[in-house]
Amino acid sequence: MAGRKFYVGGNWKMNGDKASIDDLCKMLNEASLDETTEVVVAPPAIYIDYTRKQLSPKIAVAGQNCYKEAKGAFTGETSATMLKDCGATWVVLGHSERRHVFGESDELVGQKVAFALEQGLNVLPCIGEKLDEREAGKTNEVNFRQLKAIVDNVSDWKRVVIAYEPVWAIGTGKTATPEQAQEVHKDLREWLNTNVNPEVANSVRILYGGSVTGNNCADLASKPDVDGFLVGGASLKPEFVKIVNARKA
Ligand SMILES: O=C(CO)COP(=O)(O)O
Repeated sequence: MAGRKFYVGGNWKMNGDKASIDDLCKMLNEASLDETTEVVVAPPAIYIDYTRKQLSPKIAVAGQNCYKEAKGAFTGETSATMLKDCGATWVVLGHSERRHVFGESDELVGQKVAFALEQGLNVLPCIGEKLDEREAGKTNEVNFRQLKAIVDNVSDWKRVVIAYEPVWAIGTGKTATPEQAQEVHKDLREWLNTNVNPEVANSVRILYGGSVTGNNCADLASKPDVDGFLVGGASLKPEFVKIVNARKA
C-alpha cells in the first residue's frame, strides 16, 4: 500500500478475435471500475490498434512483448516504437512464457526494458521461479537474479511496474497463497531497498500474477506489499471487473 496506486493488468495472451474483443471492450467500457485502480489490458499485438480504438480512454493498452530495436531485419518482431504508434502506452516484458517457451534470457529482457523505456513506453517486466526452483529453496535466488537484469536497465523508475509471477501458478489454477505472495513481494522490496534505494523500494508497484480469480483476489489484495495483479485467463471474463475492484471488496 503506502500510497501506491493499485494496478490491474489483463494479459490476454494469444487469445481473442475481433468479435470477442468487441464484447470484452463493451463489457469493460460499461463496467463500474474503481477509479483508484489503474487498469491496463494487453491484447495480442495485431489487435492493439483495434482494441485501443474502442476501449474507454480510462483503460490503457499494453503490448505483451517487443523487440529491443526500433526497426530493421527482425522478421516477425514488433518494436516498442510500433506499439506506441498503435496506441499502446505499456509493454509487458520477460513474461514467463517468453522466457520459457521462447527462450528469452535475463540479458535480452534487460535490453528490452532499456529500449522500451528509451522509446517512452511504461514497462511491466515479469519475474518468477519455476516449481523445481521453489522446491530447491531457490525462490529468492532466481527472482533476485531476474530482477537485477531488469534493474540494471531502468532509466526512469516512475515508468516501471514489476510483476511477480511464480511459473508454477500460471495457468495452472494453483494460486500462491496470500502469505506466499506477500513473503516474496516483501523480499523483493527489501532487495530493492538494498540494491537500488529506499525511495524506489517504497514507491515501485509489485503485482502478483498466477491464477488470480474473482474468488481469491480480495485476500491477495489485502496484503501490504501486493499492489495489484497481472491476470491471464480471468482477464478474458466478466470476473476481471471484480479483480479490478478487489480493494473495494
Ligand atoms: O501469466 C499470467 C499473467 O501474465 C497469469 O496467467 P493466469 O492468470 O491464466 O494464471
